[in-house]
Amino acid sequence: MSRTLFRTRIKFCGMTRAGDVRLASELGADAVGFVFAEGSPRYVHPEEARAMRQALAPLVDSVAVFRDNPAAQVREVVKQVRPSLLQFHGDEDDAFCRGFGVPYLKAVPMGDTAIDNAIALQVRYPAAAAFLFDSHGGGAEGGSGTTFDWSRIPDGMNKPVMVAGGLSPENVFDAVVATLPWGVDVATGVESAPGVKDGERMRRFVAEVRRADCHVEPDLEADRQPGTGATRRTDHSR
Ligand SMILES: O=C(O)c1ccccc1N[C@@H]1O[C@H](COP(=O)(O)O)[C@@H](O)[C@H]1O
Repeated sequence: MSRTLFRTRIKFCGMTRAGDVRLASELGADAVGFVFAEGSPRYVHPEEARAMRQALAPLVDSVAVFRDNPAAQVREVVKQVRPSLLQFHGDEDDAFCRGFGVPYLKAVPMGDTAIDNAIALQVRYPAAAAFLFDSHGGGAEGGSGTTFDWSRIPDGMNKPVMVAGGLSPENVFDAVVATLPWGVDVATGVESAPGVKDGERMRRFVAEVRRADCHVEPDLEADRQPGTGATRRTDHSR
């Protein structure tokens, strides 16, 4: 089976302008993210996100990003914005994350020295729709624009794996080829200032992901599992 049949999903995060939301959709992004984490330079009010959501093209997901927000705030966002996915970047547990009736992504802090192994993560977050490995933790915030050592992503994940943290048009090709993720997520690397997306960098980011999707490395080809959407990082046999 040709690797070109696999498409790495792309999420552009930290939208603050409706025009950027529309452009992301037109460039072929699979999802855009609205950040509700207190203190983020990309923070938006639920009302602003609700308005921006109108700019989303059909078949593009909206993701609401939180970091240890109170449940009442998450509920308010779910009610106002109607996101297709929630993304949790803090110490939220599975019961909290799944308590809003919306599928969720759990961000895993790769800035921490003690990273859970695949089994421990999946036992801790059994309801997670996917795991997003990011460079936060160890004193670093989400949306920091810094990378981590991609080889530290644990093997044996049976849920889709997303990679984030310091991705950019300059390094996303290498990230995709190295990790074969379900998806990639970027904020800083496609911006001219926090929350202000740069259209040309978004376009180049998408082009680099597509270039990586078409890149064939013979020793990795066999790791793709037709029919499951699974990759080397996603072991559905467990
Ligand atoms: O973008 C933010 O400001 C943010 C704040 C709090 C939690 C998560 C945040 N964004 C997420 O951070 C990663 C990596 O971002 P970057 O590309 O390194 O800037 C990504 O998953 C965003 O969704």
